[in-house]
Parts: sequence; structure tokens; C-alpha cells
Amino acid sequence: MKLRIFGKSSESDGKPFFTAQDRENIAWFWNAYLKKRTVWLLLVLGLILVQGLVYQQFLRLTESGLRVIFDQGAVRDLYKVCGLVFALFFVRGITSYVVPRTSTWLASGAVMELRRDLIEKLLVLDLSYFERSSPADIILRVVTQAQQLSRFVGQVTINAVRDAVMVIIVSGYLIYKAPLLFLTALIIAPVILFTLQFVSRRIKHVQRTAEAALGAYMNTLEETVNGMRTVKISNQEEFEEARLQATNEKIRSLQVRVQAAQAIVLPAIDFASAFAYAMVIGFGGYMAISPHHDIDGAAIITFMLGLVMVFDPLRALAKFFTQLQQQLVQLDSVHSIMRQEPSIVDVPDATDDFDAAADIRLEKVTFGYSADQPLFKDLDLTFDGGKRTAIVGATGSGKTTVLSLLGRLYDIQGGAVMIGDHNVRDIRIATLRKSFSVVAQDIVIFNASIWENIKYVRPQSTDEEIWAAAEAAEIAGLIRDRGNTPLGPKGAQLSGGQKQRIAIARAFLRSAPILLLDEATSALDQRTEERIKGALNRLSEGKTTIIVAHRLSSVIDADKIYVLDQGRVVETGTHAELLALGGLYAGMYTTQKEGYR
Ligand SMILES: Nc1ncnc2c1ncn2[C@@H]1O[C@H](COP(=O)(O)OP(=O)(O)OP(=O)(O)O)[C@@H](O)[C@H]1O
Repeated sequence: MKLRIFGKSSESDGKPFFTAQDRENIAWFWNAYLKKRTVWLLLVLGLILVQGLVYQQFLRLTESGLRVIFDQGAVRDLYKVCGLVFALFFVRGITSYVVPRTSTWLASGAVMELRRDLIEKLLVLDLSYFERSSPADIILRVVTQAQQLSRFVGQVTINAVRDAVMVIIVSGYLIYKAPLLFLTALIIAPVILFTLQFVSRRIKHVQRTAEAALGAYMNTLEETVNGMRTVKISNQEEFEEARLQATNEKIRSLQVRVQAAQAIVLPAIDFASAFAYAMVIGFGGYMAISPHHDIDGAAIITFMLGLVMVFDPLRALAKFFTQLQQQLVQLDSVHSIMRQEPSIVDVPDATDDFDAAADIRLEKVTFGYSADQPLFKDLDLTFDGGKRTAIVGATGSGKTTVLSLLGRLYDIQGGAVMIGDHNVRDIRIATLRKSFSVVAQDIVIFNASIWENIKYVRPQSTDEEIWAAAEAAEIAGLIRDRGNTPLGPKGAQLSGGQKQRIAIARAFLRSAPILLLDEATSALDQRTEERIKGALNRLSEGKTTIIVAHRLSSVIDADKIYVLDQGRVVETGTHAELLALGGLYAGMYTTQKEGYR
């Protein structure tokens, strides 16, 4: 869609300065982060008022000084005026130091809390949220936009309050001194209002698109950097460069458009104020000359000076207003994370008391990642407590999904997942998940040492326990070789099999009553697999173990094997029974065996 700044745009027309959503966002930010700092904010406001009064007093003293000069009064009075002006600006100097320091401290504190809340929120949101949102977009909100919010609240807004106070106080003084002249100067008010309204709608619209473009840019960059191996091997550097450059240019063009909209505000105000100055000089001069008005030259000069003191902050306020429109878009973006509600939460009377060693049953489970495409319909599965059950089947048949449902990574749409007598929905999520040790396909390795990576799943473990887990997973040798060297982002400096062994070591260390092995040994060479299988068998002893594997050699000794096909159980039995059945499993096994010959 082509964006227009100066032309009409259907999206931007007819919206007020502050939409209902803007008001809700501001109220949220105020209530959550600023209200508790009211006392400090009042202190800052008090200091700002002092600054405004300094200017008002400066005007008053200037007028007295000018009168001393014009009326050829006593020089002593002039010294007095000079002394007072100096004292006034000394006070202003002190407040000019204290105000920004205090306000930045307040705003950075508020935004630190905001970031903490954002992280807290992100950690409770459903997994499905992260499958919809790009990491770059989340980083943009939590890091960049939150930081800009801090600067905006701590510096830009405080300056705007100072400017507004100055405009009000000095205008009040000017009204008091010469109401008619002030009325003449007010002629510019409609021009300013019209200009502001004209640009604010456009700024919001373009800013929203600019934020989206920036998110897309970061996302593409993240994909390119993460996928550098694929980019290089497929010779796609030029394509990636073009893709990034296209978004880069779009961001630039949007920034120029925002600036273009902002840029018309200041000339409009300058033009209007020039008109006001001319009117005041003309009309004021006439009043000074005319015998019908008791206004003299000193009063006119002071009034003009006052007008300069009003117009300068007024310019700054108009600029602030355009920045505010940009910031409102970012505030909405940040608030939108806080508005997300997790659907997988503890029920009010969730229990910690359940038997994790009991049978696990899926009873008539209906589930789909999207409501209109159910993967499972009335699926029944039983994993006997303390026994080893395997799930096999073609890719995409739903094996990993079954494991995800046990720990409530997704909630089912019908039926029940039971552990013993307890529906998993009635168990406190943290307690439920503590009962699982998982070796999954998507192994998350942090940029820390192997040791730290293993310890992650049970930070309170002793060194002996970690060594024992590492020995069992055949990774202890690598720990000795690598020492404390970090493993690179996402464990980039490890082979697939080494990552898998870290995952297995974690399962040993955690040693929870339910063990989920999803392609746990698929990346290992056969000899290592054989050795680790022995250790895994010992680990799984007495635990409810569920094994998902394509390599059927890893499930031969399971107590029961389910064969899944497109979300349905098509065969059940032990390895021998399934072979005897001569169905899908037998076919898969024969094919694999032939493949090894
Ligand atoms: N997070 C998700 N969002 C949407 N669809 C998903 C998601 N995860 C899996 N799917 C889809 O659900 C189906 C089952 O996926 P699942 O990962 O459970 O299969 P699987 O049997 O474990 O496959 P594989 O053997 O390849 O690991 C697939 O069609 C897959 O595309």
C-alpha cells in the first residue's frame, strides 16, 4: 500500500488526537509505573513551577529595569535589579540540574519495572504465542521500544511539562499586564491547532508502519544470521542482501515521511508567530502612542520579550506533540504484550498432590493446532506407570504432539489427559512439569559451558551428581577437553550428537519420575547409541518412559508400542506381537532392516 503524508489516507482520517486505545495505554502506564512515584513527580513539578516563576519574575524585573532607564531613575535601583536577575538565574541553574537528573532516575526506574513485567509476562504466555511471534519482534518491544519509552518519559515529557508551565505562567502574566495585546497574539492559536491535528494523524499511521518494517527487518536479519550455514551452502548471499536492503530502504523512506510530517509544524508556528509579532508591534505601538491606553514603551518591550519566552516553548511543545504521536504507537506495541493472556494457567484449586508414577492416559482426546484442523479425534492411549511405551509412525503422524500434551504445552480441545486419578488440568503446572525429564528433538543449548548447560535443569545439583550424569551420557570427556569455554550461540560449536548427549545428561541429572525420549539417540553413531541405550535403560528403570523413535531398533524392548498414522492409533502391541501382525509396523521394520544390510 502506498503511504501518503500530505494527501488523504483513509486509515488516518477522522481519528482524534488520542484514540480510546491511546487513553487506555496511557492510563495503564500511569497506573502501573508512575502513580507510585507521585510524590517524586510532584517534587519535579514543583521545581518546574519554580523555573516558570523565575521567568515571570525576570519579566517583572526587566520591566522595572527598563523603567529606571527610560525615566532616568537611580542607578542604585538598576544594580538591585541586576542582582535579583542574577539570583533568579542561579536558582534556575540549580533546578535545571535537579529536574533532569530526578526525572531520568524516575523514568529509568519505571521502565526497568516495565521490562521486568514484560519478561514475567513472556515467561507465562502459552508456547503458541511464541510460535506466532518472531523473536526479533519481541526483542524490539522489550529492548528498543521500552528504552525509547524511558527517554521519552524521563526527558522529552518532562521538558514538555516545563515548557507548558512556562507558557502558562508567562501567558498569565502577559494577560494580566496587557489583555488586549495578548488577544491580538492569540490569533495564531487556530493555525497551531490545525497544523497539529493535520500532522498527528499522519505521523501515527506512518510510525505504525515504520515499527512493523523495523520488526520485519530485525526478523529477516535474525533469520539470515541464524541460517548462515544454509545461506552460504545454497549460495544465497545476494538474495539475502537484496531482501535486507529492500526492508532497509523501506525503513528509510518511512523515517523520511515521519520527518516530513513533523517538519511542517515548526515553520507553520514560525510563520504564525511572525504574524503575531507584527500585530503586537503595530497594535502595541498604536496603544503606546494613543492617549486612550495607559501602556508605555517599557511595557511593550517587556510584552514582546514575554512573547518570545512563550513562543519558544510553544515551538518545543508542538514538536513534543509530534513525538508523542510516535511514542503512542510504541506504547501500544509494548502494552500489546501485557494485554496477552495465557490460556494455559492453573485452575483456582490446582493440586500439587498427585501420583506421578501412576498410569498416564489420553482419553478420547481431541486436539488440533488450529481449531478447524484436528490432528487427534477421540484418541485413546495408555502409558503404564513404571513401564516403557514407544510411539512410532510416519513423520507428522502426531508423536511429538502426544508428548507436548502430557506436560500441557498445549491444552486439548476435548477428552482428558489423566495421570492416575488426576486430570492434568487440575494439577499445578509447575508441579506437573517437574515430573518430566525430557530429551527432545529441539535441544536448547545456551551460550555457556557444557557444565553450565547440564546444570541448568537442576541448579542445586552437586558437582558429583553432574559428573555422574555427564559420565552416563558419555559427555564427561568433552567437558574435560573444553573446560569452561562457552558453546557459542545456540551451541553452534557442538555437533548434533554432542548436543544430544548434553540433553541426555540433563535427563539423568533431573531424574524425574516420567521420562520422555523424543528421538533421544537419533544423532548418535551406533556404538555410542548402544552404550547410552544401556545407561538410558538403567535411568528409565521404574520410571514411566515414553519413547518416540523412527529407528525401530531403539524401541524393540519397549513393553508396548503404539503405531500412529495421521493422528490415529493403527496398531498396538509388543515388538514381537506387531511383527506377527504383519501390518504397518512389520512393514516399517522390514524396510529399515533391509536398509542396514
Ligand atoms: N506448533 C505447531 N503448530 C502448528 N502445527 C504443528 C505444530 N507442531 C506440529 N504441527 C503439525 O502437527 C502435525 C503433527 O506433528 P508432530 O510434530 O506431532 O509429528 P511427529 O509424528 O512427531 O513428526 P516427526 O516424526 O516428523 O517428528 C504435523 O502435521 C505438523 O505439521
